[in-house]
Amino acid sequence: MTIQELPQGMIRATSTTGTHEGYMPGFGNDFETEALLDALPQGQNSPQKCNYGLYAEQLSGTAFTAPRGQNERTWCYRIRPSVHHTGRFSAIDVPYWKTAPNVLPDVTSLGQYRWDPVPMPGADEDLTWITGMRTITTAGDVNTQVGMASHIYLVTRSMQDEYFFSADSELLVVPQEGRLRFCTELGIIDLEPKEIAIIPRGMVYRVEVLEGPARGFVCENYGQKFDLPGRGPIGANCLANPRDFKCPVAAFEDREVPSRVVIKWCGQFHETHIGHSPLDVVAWHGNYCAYKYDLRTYSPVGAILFDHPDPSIFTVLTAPSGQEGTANIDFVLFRERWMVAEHSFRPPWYHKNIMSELMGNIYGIYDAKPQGFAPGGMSLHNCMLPHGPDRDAFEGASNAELKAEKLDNTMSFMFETRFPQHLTEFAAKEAPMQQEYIEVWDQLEKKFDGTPGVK
Ligand SMILES: O=C(O)Cc1cc(O)ccc1O
Ligand SMILES: [Fe+2]
Repeated sequence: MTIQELPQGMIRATSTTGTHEGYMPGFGNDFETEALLDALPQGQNSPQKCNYGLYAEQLSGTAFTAPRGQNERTWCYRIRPSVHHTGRFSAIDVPYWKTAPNVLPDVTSLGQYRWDPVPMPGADEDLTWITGMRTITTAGDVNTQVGMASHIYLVTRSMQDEYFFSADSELLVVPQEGRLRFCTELGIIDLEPKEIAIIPRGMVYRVEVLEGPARGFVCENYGQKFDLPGRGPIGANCLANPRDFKCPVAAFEDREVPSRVVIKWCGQFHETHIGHSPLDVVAWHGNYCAYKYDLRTYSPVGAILFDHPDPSIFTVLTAPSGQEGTANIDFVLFRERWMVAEHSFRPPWYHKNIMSELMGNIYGIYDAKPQGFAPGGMSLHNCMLPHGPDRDAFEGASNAELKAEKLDNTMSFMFETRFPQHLTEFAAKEAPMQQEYIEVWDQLEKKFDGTPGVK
C-alpha cells in the first residue's frame, strides 16, 4: 500500500517484513514501531524531552503489578497527551448497544434460539460502527469486569471526524460481509470475512467502510483479555499459531478539525468534543495493541481414529475467568476439516452444557444443522439447555458410510461463556428469530427396542 492510499493523510511506518506490509507478526510480542525516524526513544520510556516535541504516555491494559506473563502496556509517543482527547462528557443514547446486567422481565432467555441473518441495511440507512451495533445477548456484569456481550454490527457509513473507545471491554470482531478499516491509535487494521480483529479496552479508533454495507459479529469481553489457549500434549504447534497474529505498524494523523469522541463506560455512552484527531501516536512500543488474525491459518486438530472430541479442541482464543479451565469466553472455530473417525457418530453429540453457547455462521453449512443455520445467522444454546444435531443430521450421520470425508466450505464459530446469556429486546422482538427452531428435534424417532438380544 502506498502512502497516498492512507485515510485522511495518515502517515504510517514502513513495515520491516515485506510479506506483512503494514503489520508486525506475533501474538503478545513486545513490538516497537515509528512512523517518523527516531520518534521512538531508545533505552528509556520517559526522556526529559521526546524527539519532535512528542508527549510520552503509557496505556496500561493490565494492573501495573500483573504477573509478567500477563502484564500488558504500551508506551505511546504522541502529538498531544490523551488529556487533550477528552473534555466534558455528555450522555448520549445508543439504544441498540446494551451492556450486562440487562435482564429484562418480559424477555425469556431460557431456551434454545436461532435467528436468520439480520437483514443487510439498505444504502440509505445511516449506520456507523456505533449506531449500527445490535446487541443480541449479555452475560455477567460490566461493573465487576466479568462476562460478555454478543452483537451483530451493520455498518453503511464511515465515522467522519468521529472516534470511539470502550473502557468496558475488549472487542473481538468477526466480519461476515463487507470490509472495514480500523484506524486505531496504534495503526491501521483492514479487516474482511475469514479474518478477526481484537480491539483492546481503552484504545481509541475510527471505523471506515472499505466495502459496504458490512455485517458481522462482535464479542465484547468485559473480563480478562483473550489469550492463546495452552496446547497441552498437542505441543508447540497447530491450532492458532502465534506468528499468524498481526499487529499494525504505527500510523498517525495531524488533523486539526472539530471532532467527536464517543466513550462507552460502565454501559453508558458519552460524547466529548475536541479540535483535532486523537489518532496522533507517531511511535510506540509495547505489548498492548490491536491485532488481526486470518482464520484460514487456523490448523484444526481432531479425532483421527474414533469419537468426537469436545469443541474446546477448536479454541482459537480464550479469555480466562480466574477459575482455571473455566473461561469467561472461549472463541471456538468450526472450519474446513477432514472427518475420518471410524465406527463413530461424527457430528456433535447431544448434550447439555454449563457454559452457554452463542454460535454464528460465517459461511457454508454447519454439520449439526444442515438446514436453517444460514451464513449471517446465529443460534443460542443457553446454560444447561439440551441441544444437538437436527433430525436430518442425526439420520444422515447414523447411516453414512464412514469413509474419509472433507467438510468443505464451512466456517462457523462459537462464543462460549461460563455465564448464562440474556437476550436483549432486539434479539427477542426485532431480530428475525426462528419461532419454530426447537421443532428441528421433533422428528427424532424413538428407536428403542428393549427386547433382550435386539441391538
Ligand atoms: O452445540 C454445538 O453445535 C457446538 C458444539 C460442537 C461440537 O463439535 C461439540 C459440542 C458442541 O457444543
Ligand atoms: Fe453445544
